[in-house]
Amino acid sequence: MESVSVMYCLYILLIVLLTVCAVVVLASVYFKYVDAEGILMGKIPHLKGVPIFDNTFDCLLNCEQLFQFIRNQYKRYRGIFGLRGFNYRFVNIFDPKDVEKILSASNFNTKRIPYTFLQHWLGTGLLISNGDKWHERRKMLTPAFHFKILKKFLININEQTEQLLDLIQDEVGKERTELFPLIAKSTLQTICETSMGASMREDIKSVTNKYFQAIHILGKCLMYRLSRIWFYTEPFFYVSKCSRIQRAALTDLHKFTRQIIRERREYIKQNKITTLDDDDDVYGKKSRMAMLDLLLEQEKLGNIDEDGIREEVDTFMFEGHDTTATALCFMIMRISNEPLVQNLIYEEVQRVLGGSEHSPTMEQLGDMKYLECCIKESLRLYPAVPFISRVVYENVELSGYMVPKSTEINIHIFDIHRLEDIYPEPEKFIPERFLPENSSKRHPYAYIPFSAGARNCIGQKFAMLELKSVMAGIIRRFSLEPVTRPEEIKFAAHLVLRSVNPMYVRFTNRKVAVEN
Ligand code: HEM
Repeated sequence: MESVSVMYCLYILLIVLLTVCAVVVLASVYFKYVDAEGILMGKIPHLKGVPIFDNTFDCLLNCEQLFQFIRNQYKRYRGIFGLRGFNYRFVNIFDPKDVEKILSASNFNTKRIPYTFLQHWLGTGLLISNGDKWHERRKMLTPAFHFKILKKFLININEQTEQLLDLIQDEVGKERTELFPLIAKSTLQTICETSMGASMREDIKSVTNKYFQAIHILGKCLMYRLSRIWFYTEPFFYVSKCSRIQRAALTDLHKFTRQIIRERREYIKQNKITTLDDDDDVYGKKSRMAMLDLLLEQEKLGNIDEDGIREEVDTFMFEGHDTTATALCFMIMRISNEPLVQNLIYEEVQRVLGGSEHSPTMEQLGDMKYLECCIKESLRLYPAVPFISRVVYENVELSGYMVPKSTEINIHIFDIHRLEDIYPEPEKFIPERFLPENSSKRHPYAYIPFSAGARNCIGQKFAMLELKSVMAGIIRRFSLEPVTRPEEIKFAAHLVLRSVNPMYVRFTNRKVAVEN
């Protein structure tokens, strides 16, 4: 009797398995040979993959391999190539003309994969939201990055630079200093003290390490999920080990942002601040018209709720510190390997600041044109956001191929910035590429570290200010000596551009170096 029921179970199992296989095969055949979009996709140059599954298993790679995989495919196909698995379609583009077509059109500015995978963390904050919500939030938040506000923020940025310089001073005499931990703490503190108006008391500082760890985990989980299409479906992902790890990391991330919001609410309550006027000085030195204040004010007007504030704080805390930290680390590493460039920056900083010990003003930073070219060149070689994506909801012609609707278009900033016909000897660090006479005729979409079009980076002026203040401060006081070499860098696909191994430099005091 028992063996009959075992047989029966096995029989059912077999039928289920066969049905699943049949569905998989039929779905694959349908999406490739029957579906109009699938047929169009087949005409775009693509990696062959395996029957039925196409490229599903080609991307089962770790973060480093995944980064290299895209570079290899780009070398093979150049202008455009596709990847597919069942009804998921990805078209990778590298031609500035194609990029312009996508980024400049309002009907193509919707985001889907992989941004939706970040929703557990960032909700549908500005980075991820689409349609009316995105429009409203962008309109609401744009004033928080007005020139007048950035001018006020420069005081905090400069203060933070001074604190960073003191920390670097402690590193002088050491064989090498690992850059990321030092720099990321500083940029996180800057975004907290400016846009969030947070005072970074000890209780907040104490959770920052957990915050960094959690972001690292989130980056790995994102890439893990992106490379496994069966995890694109939420319930399948939910039961995975990766999702459990991600949920634990999210607890730390949200704890940190909730603390920032709570602190600001208390500050406003205790100081009985009722109106948040841009020109009002009631905030005192540490808290000028923060972005968070703007959100709290909008909450009173009923334009945003508690969850909405949390998702924007999460978005800006992440975007506002990890990108700038990444940009600074790669730039410091690279400049340490470019002694001539370093000297020219030093000379310019001395010339503009006239040898004074004061922090630079907005105007003085504006006068540091060579430093600006160096930052641009560094962002060319090391774009903190190496790729972005959009989904198209109508067919669009790119590089002579009809890309079907409902396809993700991946724009590889990293490779676009290395196009040889636009940037001869692309791996060389040549800041002069960005002098007006050398760049005015360049295709505007051939250089897009902050993306372009309506959904460009809202914080780009803030970022440039911070990069300039920090780099001018460091080069003014220290000599950078090479430890990590650019050719040793192995990149990894992550939330932002990462180096697989830590990057190091050696700091020495500039004055001492000159006297010797
Ligand atoms: C070197 C530093 C930075 C780089 C390279 C950078 C780059 C980018 C890029 C490429 C995008 C487009 C993303 C996409 O389309 O998926 C973007 C968007 C964004 N960035 Fe930045 N960013 C930097 C600094 C900042 C800072 C300092 C902030 C905030 C203070 C910020 C906030 C944002 C936000 C909120 C968005 C989404 C904008 C939208 O969709 O409307 N970024 N950034």
